[in-house]
Amino acid sequence: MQVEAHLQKIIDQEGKVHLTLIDPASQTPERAAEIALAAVKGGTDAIMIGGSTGASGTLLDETVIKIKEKVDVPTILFPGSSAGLSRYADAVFFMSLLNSRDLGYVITNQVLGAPLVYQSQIEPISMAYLIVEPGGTVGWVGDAKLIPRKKPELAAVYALAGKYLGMHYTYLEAGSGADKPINPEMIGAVKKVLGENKLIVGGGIRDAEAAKLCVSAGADMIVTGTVLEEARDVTAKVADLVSAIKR
Ligand SMILES: CC(C)=CCC/C(C)=C/CC/C(C)=C/CC/C(C)=C/COP(=O)(O)OP(=O)(O)O
Ligand SMILES: O=P(O)(O)OC[C@@H](O)CO
Ligand SMILES: [Mg+2]
Repeated sequence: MQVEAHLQKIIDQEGKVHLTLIDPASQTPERAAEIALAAVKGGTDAIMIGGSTGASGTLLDETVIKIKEKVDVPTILFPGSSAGLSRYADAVFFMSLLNSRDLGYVITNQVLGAPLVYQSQIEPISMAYLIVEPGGTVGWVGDAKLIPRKKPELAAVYALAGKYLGMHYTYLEAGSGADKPINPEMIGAVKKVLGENKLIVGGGIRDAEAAKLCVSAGADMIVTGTVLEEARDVTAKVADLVSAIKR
């Protein structure tokens, strides 16, 4: 419970959490560690490590190791498959893509990955992963039956089912690089049924205004990946996002 408890403490004390997503396939492990350090200086709370393609093996392990050498915040795996696990990370979003048509993303990758989590010190954080239009690469790879943007009630019933199945977190995903983030109506409808369970929102969040809209609507945590990969000054960009969401 260490990482999950740590994030809960931040929510209790500061209201909201900012997560930085680093894709091991996008840069060298050394550069990934520099980005992570810059993000921590800007006030990010944890580093998520994963990608829908190519985030596995030595590249993944090296990326986790280098990041851990540079920063003290938790490292949380965000695996695209059982190959997205690394024994060097602190925790893993142990997620099921509830709206996938492919059983592989609902349960089989989790079964194949479970022994490594059992044998290592990685903390599993149970999570319902829901992909909403447009869904991006992850929607395609995960064979998701995309939740329409204008159907918040569909997202809410998926989230409720995830909660009743015992999942602690729900992640509403618009897809990496989405043209718009998840809308406030959907975030509000999902948070309403989740109650104290945690809601993560990601995909297409590019600026402080968008981040603020998401948390005001009910997101407990926001994830940014693409804007930080593209930022010239990662520390300043993260600081801007963080100041918009924390109380
Ligand atoms: C819990 C275990 C062992 C596996 C879970 C397996 C599941 C459910 C995967 C869901 C589908 C999937 C492909 C998820 C990938 C998550 C992810 C890292 C997405 C975003 O990464 P980016 O790197 O920003 O996106 P691109 O790769 O599209 O650039
Ligand atoms: O790259 P962005 O658009 O920030 O999306 C982050 C995350 O939700 C992708 O899984
Ligand atoms: Mg990527």
